[in-house]
Amino acid sequence: MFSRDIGIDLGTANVLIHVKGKGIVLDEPSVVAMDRNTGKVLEVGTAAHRMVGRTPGNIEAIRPLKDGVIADFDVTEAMLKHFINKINVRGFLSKPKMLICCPTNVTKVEQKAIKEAAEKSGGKKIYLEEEPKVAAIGAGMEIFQPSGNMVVDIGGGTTDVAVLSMGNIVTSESIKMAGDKFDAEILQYIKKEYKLLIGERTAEELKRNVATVFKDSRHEQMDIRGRDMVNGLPRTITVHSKELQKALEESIALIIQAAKTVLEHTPPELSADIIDRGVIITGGGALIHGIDHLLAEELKVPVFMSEEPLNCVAKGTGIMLENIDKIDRKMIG
Ligand SMILES: Nc1ncnc2c1ncn2[C@@H]1O[C@H](COP(=O)(O)OP(=O)(O)OP(=O)(O)O)[C@@H](O)[C@H]1O
Repeated sequence: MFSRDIGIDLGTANVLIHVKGKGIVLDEPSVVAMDRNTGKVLEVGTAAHRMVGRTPGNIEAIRPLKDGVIADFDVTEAMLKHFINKINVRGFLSKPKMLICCPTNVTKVEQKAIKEAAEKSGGKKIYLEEEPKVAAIGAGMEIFQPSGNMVVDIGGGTTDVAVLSMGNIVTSESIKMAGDKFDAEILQYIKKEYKLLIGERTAEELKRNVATVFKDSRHEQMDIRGRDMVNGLPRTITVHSKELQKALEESIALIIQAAKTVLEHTPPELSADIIDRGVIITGGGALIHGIDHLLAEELKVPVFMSEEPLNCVAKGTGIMLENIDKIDRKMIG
């Protein structure tokens, strides 16, 4: 019977669901709003994200996946179930196969629990897969050939760097430095430099609209508002690209170092392929201005931005599911 298989990118920042034949049907932030007193889930996803930094004392908007690991498993499970139910899996003609991409550092116990949660939500057979591999496939790389492909996947919580050949990871590194840490660095910078407290959302806006990581390549400015740390009153300041480039320098250096380490551990034949084919960057964090130029300069290989960095993993799950019977895979699940 015709079945719509489902791919899920269970990310630190966003959850995306890809349904066979339909494409990406759900794309919502990984946020859950809970009542502190009763522990009851009030809102999930987009509705909960609107509440971040704006909740009264008894309500808490939390990110159950943080820094690339599952910080609160019960809430992650509730969120996963909520999203799967939202796309009405039970209304499908037959139970779908599900391929879930979760953070690189989840434990065996958590993997088992994720599979169980997906099964309870209507999945027939559940597969778990490593994020950089699926991101590479979603970015259009032919990773099943006997040649070297390198991907740098900068998400919200983690950056995964991997060299793949013949369908598997040859060398890789995973560091807890990615898009969300850039926000934290910006927030700290504003605090230190201007004695002004700003919210997470304002920091993210600055990252998207003003920041760059490549020297002298962007010249934007933005007025932002926050609370003065000295007198407690609201205050407006103007922030420029140049200062944010400085503020992000140390964080970006860690990503570059991870990429260099992976290249150093790559067998020479595969290194030669990477010089020819270049490195592909994926993930929402890769949208930070100038990262492609900086990586190309530091790694001395061509660097290409994937077409839709935020959607690569979800798109990759779709491609993998189509070939799941053919692929000789060493899947976690
Ligand atoms: N235009 C943009 N410029 C800079 N950063 C952006 C932009 N758009 C999204 N981001 C950042 O991308 C990050 C989220 O990326 P993504 O959805 O790929 O992460 P994730 O898959 O949920 O995380 P992980 O892979 O760590 O589990 C966030 O930190 C977000 O601020």
